[in-house]
Amino acid sequence: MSLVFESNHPLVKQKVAALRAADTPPPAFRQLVRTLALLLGAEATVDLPIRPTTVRTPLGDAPGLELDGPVAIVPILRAGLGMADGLLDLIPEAQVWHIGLFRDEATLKPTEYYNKLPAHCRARVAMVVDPMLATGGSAVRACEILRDSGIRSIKFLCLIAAPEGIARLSEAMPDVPIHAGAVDDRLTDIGFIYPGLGDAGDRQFATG
Ligand SMILES: O=P(O)(O)OC[C@H]1O[C@H](OP(=O)(O)OP(=O)(O)O)[C@H](O)[C@@H]1O
Ligand SMILES: O=c1cc[nH]c(=O)[nH]1
Ligand SMILES: [Mg+2]
Repeated sequence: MSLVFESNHPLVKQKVAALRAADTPPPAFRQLVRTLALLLGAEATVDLPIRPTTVRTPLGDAPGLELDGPVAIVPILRAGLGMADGLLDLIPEAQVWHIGLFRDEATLKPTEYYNKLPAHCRARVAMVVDPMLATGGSAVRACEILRDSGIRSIKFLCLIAAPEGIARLSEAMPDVPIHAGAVDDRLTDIGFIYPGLGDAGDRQFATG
């Protein structure tokens, strides 16, 4: 069974195209990242654990649903921060667990520099967010950190994925679904996604 879900939502496709454009400035880029994360988040949470509840309306009781247990949003710093904002719009009660990883430009391997997971991790589902799934090294490392902390249910959300990253994450974490806004052609010889959008962190935070 394939656990790779490339969105077919027309608004996702339209916004990914705008995100790619080299002349999209950081303020517009950040807004697109946030809205795309919300749209992908809605698609990725159709199986979120819920339980029945009753709410009191001004007229009487109505049946409803509530989340069955905590949800964690796990942004991979720093580019994942903008996606975390969009997911928080969708699930304001979620916890946010930050993991800092940067990719060494020469080796393309992830280096961990920050970890703000709670002392006792308790989440029914943890949603790892990072705009770019390139070699997959950062995504795999983030999922390993969560697994080592006892988290069983993990989802990975990205805006653009390379086939190489999908293959690596699927092999290392076969039970982690991958939700992507687009799946691109390949990696370049310096590890960038082609055609991609460039450096997602620099484009969000105007550091390019
Ligand atoms: O799949 P990979 O080959 O690991 O590459 C993807 C990683 O690279 C980028 O982060 P970067 O290292 O540029 O850090 P930044 O978010 O601080 O810019 C991106 O946001 C991912 O975290
Ligand atoms: O294309 C890429 C690959 C990794 N990280 C990015 O920000 N962009
Ligand atoms: Mg970067």
